[in-house]
Order: sequence, then C-alpha cells, then structure tokens
Amino acid sequence: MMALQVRDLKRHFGGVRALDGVSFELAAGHCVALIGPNGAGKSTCFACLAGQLQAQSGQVLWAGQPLLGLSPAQRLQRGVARTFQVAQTFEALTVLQNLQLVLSAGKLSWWDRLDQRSAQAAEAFLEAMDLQPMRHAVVADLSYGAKKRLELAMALAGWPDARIGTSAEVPRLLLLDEPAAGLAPAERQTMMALVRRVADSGVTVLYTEHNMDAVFGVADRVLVLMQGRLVADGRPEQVAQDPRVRQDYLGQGFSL
Ligand SMILES: Nc1ncnc2c1ncn2[C@@H]1O[C@H](COP(=O)(O)OP(=O)(O)OP(=O)(O)O)[C@@H](O)[C@H]1O
Repeated sequence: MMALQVRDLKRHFGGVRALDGVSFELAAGHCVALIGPNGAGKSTCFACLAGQLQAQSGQVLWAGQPLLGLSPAQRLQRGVARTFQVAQTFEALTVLQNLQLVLSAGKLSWWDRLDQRSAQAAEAFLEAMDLQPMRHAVVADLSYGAKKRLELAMALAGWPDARIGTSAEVPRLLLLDEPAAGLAPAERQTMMALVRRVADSGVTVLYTEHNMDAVFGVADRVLVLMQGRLVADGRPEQVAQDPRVRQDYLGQGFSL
C-alpha cells in the first residue's frame, strides 16, 4: 500500500482553481519533488496536506488513515511535519533553545527553565543538521542557510516520538516548502544532501522547489503541477523530456 494517497484534491479561492482535482501517491521513504510555475498550486497543496488550509473536496490518506478535517497539530501527531517557504524560527532565542522549545512542546510550564529541558535530545538534531558549532548563537545572527537547516531540524524534532515523554513511533511524512529558496549554490547543495539523508533514513519526503539543481539529481520522482492540475509524474529523466513540461516550465534549452 502507498504511504500517502491523495485523491481528487480540490481547493478554490473565489474563481481561482488553486487545486483542481489533484491525485498522486507516494511510497514510504521516497523523496519526491513537486514543481511548477508560480501560482501553480504547490503551497496550497502543502497547506491542504499539513492542515493550514482545508480542502473543499477530495481525500488524503496517510498510512491508511484519513487526514482531511484534522488540525495541523493532530496531523503532526500522525507524523505529518512541514516547513515553510520563509524559515519559521524564533529569532531572539539561540539555536539550542529553538530546538528545546519544540522538543518540550505541550510539556513546558511557566516555572520550567528552557535550558534544563531536553538539551540532550536537542544535540542529536544539531548534529544531524551540522548545527553544533552554532548551538549557542542567537538565531537572528545566523546565515540564512543555517536558519533553513535549523527550521528543518525543528520539523524533525516536532514528530511526536522525538518529544519528551513520548515513545510510540509514527510513520513520518516531511513536507518541505522550498527548502533551498534563498540559498547560494553551495548552501543549496548542503541543504539538499541533508534532505536526501533524511529520506534515506526512511522518512517520506515531498518538497517544492524552483531551483532545478535541487530537484534533478536529488528527487526519486518529480510531480509537475500547472494551474492546479498535475500534468506530469515520473522519474526525473522522464519528466525532463516531457514536451509540455519543457514548453511551459523548464524551457527547451533545459538539460540534465
Ligand atoms: N489565500 C488565498 N487567497 C486567494 N488566492 C490564493 C490564496 N492562496 C493562493 N491563492 C491563489 O491560488 C493559486 C495557487 O497559489 P499557490 O501559492 O498555491 O501557488 P504556488 O505554486 O505555491 O506558487 P509559488 O511557486 O509562487 O509559491 C494562485 O493563483 C494564488 O494567487
């Protein structure tokens, strides 16, 4: 059975059909890119999967369980985590405190001191995202690349089994909205190697991207969305040869 099943997903904004009947399936542990021009519906699709937006119709099954109608927090409990186009971090806190805050979610009381909470658990996420050297840096002082890596670490730390006092393992879906946006080529490469490593650890990853070097050579499969409809779905080398995708998005000069 496919880990994620999306069937005939629709979300309109007035007359704009942001998602106009989108269907696809993802296998567990695959790393899949969702690409398409500005306004194609990628962010709307993510928001409908993670729960920030409610779809008007359709069905989404994650590990066989329906997701639509659940809140983002309920979806996170079922293993669905996400990041945003612009990194969402707490600027005035340190890198370590950002992670401690996520790891302590729902467990902190006003008398707790953040620095005594889950420092050990946070170390594993710092290491996974190459953030140890800057653990005590205030986030406002970080490079954007480090901020994006911290946001990714926070998404991983948000899964229920990563948090204090919870142990049940859940199947993990990670939705990354433009993980490499705003990054210089070298930072982009580092970021995408980390994303690939997360997928290789068994996490199902779906990500959007406008930088094609962060898509081809990274994703196992590529989905192409245009005007709210899926127009191509296949292995990267197949999609790169698709005449409509070349004409309307990649450009005729595109080569791998
Ligand atoms: N809250 C909203 N209200 C009205 N229209 C919206 C809203 N959110 C998205 N849209 C419209 O829905 C369509 C799809 O937008 P969406 O942001 O999902 O595209 P996208 O593929 O993520 O684009 P980009 O690559 O620029 O981020 C666009 O026409 C957009 O203007």
